Amino acid sequence: MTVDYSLYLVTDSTMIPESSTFLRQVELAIANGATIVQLREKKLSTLDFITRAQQVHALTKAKGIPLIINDRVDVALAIDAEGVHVGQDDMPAELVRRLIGENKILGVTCSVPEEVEAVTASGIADYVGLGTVYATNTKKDVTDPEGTGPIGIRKMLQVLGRYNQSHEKKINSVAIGGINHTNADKVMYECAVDGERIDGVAVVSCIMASENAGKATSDLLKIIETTPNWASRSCIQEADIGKFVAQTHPLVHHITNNVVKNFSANVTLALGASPIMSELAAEFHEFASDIPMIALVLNLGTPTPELMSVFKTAIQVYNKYAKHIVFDPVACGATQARLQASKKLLNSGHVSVIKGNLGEIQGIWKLTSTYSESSNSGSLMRGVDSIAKLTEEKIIQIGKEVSKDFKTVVVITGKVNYIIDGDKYTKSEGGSELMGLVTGSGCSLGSTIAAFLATGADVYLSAVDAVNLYNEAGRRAAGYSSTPGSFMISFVDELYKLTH
Ligand SMILES: Cc1ncc(COP(=O)(O)OP(=O)(O)O)c(N)n1
Ligand SMILES: Cc1nc(C(=O)O)sc1CCOP(=O)(O)O
Repeated sequence: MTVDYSLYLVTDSTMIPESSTFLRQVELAIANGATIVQLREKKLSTLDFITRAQQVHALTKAKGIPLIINDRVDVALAIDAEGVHVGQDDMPAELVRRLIGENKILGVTCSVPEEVEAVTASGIADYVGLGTVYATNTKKDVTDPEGTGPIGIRKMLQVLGRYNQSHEKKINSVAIGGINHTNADKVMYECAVDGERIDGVAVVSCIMASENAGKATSDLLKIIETTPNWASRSCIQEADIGKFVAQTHPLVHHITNNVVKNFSANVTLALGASPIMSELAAEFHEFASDIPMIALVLNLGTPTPELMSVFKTAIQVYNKYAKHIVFDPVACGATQARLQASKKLLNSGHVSVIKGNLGEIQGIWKLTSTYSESSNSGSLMRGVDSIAKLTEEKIIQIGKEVSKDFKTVVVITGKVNYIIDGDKYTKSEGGSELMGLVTGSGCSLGSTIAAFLATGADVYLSAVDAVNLYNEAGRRAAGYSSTPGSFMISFVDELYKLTH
């Protein structure tokens, strides 16, 4: 039997709205596009479970889609269901397979790569349920209550991909946990690695608890077939993006650290763009929805728990309106707390550019699905400064892995700058040693990239042109200012002259 896993309904009889019934919700979901159904009952007696399973089976059979029974092999056998789903604490998958036979569908829950390793080692499952993607109220006893996010799902997909690439019979996968109409497109897009992607999403509350389960299902089906708006935008073609910035005055919204606010605002103004320094989440919707030319700089320089929530809101709002975000994971290679903060932010949405020094990008690299402890070495940061020493080949490989995993352009700053987009990259040399003596000169490169992105130009071209412009301004300023204070002023002047 060929199974379509794209919209997997997992039932729950405890959340049915008063206006409907359990069977009506399931019937509406099936009529409107659910491609596979799992009956998941935690409190019913065996007799009631069997009766309910027979009723649901009549509905799924009429539509020609499979019915999977959660946990209860006896119920599945009793009603001749098409399959069984088990978790890590349930009957072992090998035993289930022995009982249900070769022709039934067997699904297993996996929350970490090691569990996927075990499933692939035996090769007896037809699919895996990968979760928990995001926090959910539907199931409390999950491995990671905050959600493993697309980052965690991708690590599991690497293991699955290795198996599927070397076996004729594929093990399918669905993501589960906190998936709904606001994030299903993103889950489908982001839960993918080279050669392997999830086959669908499994959902409970967004259909079972809906006042209109039919519409909830058909809408969700459309959403999972859609590419997120931030991944599929058209680009303007500009020969000189810097000049275009000065002509069109885009806005650059900064949520940045206190040390660099003033300098970043001055750099933005020198380019001909307008800075906004706002941490007031209530106004982010107005910025992102009403202003056509705007981009966001997210700088992790001085993070606090309150600021983390502001960052998250900003990412979600800017993603909603498909506006670009430049993420600067300041010192994320230095402490676990900063790396975990970066992980949370990158799990909560998409950023167009990740900009950092080598130590910071090496920190983010640790979050990728291709990273292994053995491929890394040494300490990465001293304070906010990178002390990583790697060959150019290794630096580019790290950048490419980060770029591919997060589907983002990566800018690695240093004596030589690398701008990396998947397999392509550009090196940008120049600048001046004096830039290292001006606080905020690294952070304000983020402002410059954001100003270029806000014009609507291509992300990679914007990043390359912004870095080149920045370096050229540094080189020119150093030509006539040899001490940090005067260099800083000359540098801002040169940015102005190059764009106006
Ligand atoms: C498709 C899918 N994936 C994961 C689960 C969770 O199963 P399990 O870990 O057995 O937890 P319970 O569902 O029994 O609470 C699932 N049911 N379906
Ligand atoms: C049944 C289940 N299993 C999970 C896991 O992580 O294994 S999360 C979950 C509940 C998913 O419900 P909702 O779509 O309402 O968030």
